[in-house]
Amino acid sequence: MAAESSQTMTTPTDAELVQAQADLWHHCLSYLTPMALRCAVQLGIPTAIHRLGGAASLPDLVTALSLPTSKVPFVGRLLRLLAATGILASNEAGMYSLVPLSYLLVDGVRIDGDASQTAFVLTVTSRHFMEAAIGLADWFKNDIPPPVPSPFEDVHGAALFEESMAALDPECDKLFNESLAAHDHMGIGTILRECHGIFNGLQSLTDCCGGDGTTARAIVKAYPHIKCNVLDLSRVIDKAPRDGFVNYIAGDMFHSIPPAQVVMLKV
Ligand SMILES: C[S@@+](CC[C@H](N)C(=O)[O-])C[C@H]1O[C@@H](n2cnc3c(N)ncnc32)[C@H](O)[C@@H]1O
Repeated sequence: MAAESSQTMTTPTDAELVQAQADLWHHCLSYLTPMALRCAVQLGIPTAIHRLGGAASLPDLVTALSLPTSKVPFVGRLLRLLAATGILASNEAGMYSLVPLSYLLVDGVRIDGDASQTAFVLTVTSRHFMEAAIGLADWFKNDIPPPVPSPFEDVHGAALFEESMAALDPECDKLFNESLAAHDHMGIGTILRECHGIFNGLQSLTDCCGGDGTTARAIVKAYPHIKCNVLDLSRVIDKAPRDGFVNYIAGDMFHSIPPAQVVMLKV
């Protein structure tokens, strides 16, 4: 049987082998793209380009970022990788400029609230996330009785956005929460501008897992007649700003969801 199945395997051609090796390299080394993005955020490259008027040369950036001149060639390679992967744009004159993606990484720029997504980049490329990913094979092999911990919990003994994470590493917990807020606060402005028809005729809405209520408050500000509930876990609701726009309810959606004409689940 084994012999039969091995006969059905065709040996790759030379062209396929060359392509396979290129593809393998691509897959193995593609982690360098998020690492370069993380490096760009940590160095403040998008913010520096923005402050230099939206476009900058390699020497401009090295000066603006106060990097040692010995690193100029390496900064050049970093910028070329960022441009090749669409994180920056570049032209033949050697100028690097922002694209919408890198605009989201400029400090202090606000679009509909919290635009900067730097916390998100630093979170998902953090040591904690990387270690969870590297431990994936061990996680699959470990036969742990339910409830099965996530790979993150398995490696760190702490869960994202829970007190265990704050106890393990308060600084990272703060960053992870900033990242969640940055993610949550983006998008509703666009939805209200581009898809306003979906709210027509609506009288009541429950934003299920509504976080700190930013999304629901934006809806109520645009449509003041809509009665809005925001359901989230008590540890989130307890910290939510109270301004009278929406009705906050602490609870677990798997137990009950406050009734309304429409239930929204935005992740
Ligand atoms: C990615 S955030 C989305 C927040 C919000 N919907 C938004 O887009 O702005 C996910 C939210 O789900 C909440 N959550 C997770 N499990 C929940 C549950 N069982 N019941 C209610 N909320 C929950 C979390 O506390 C968190 O605030």
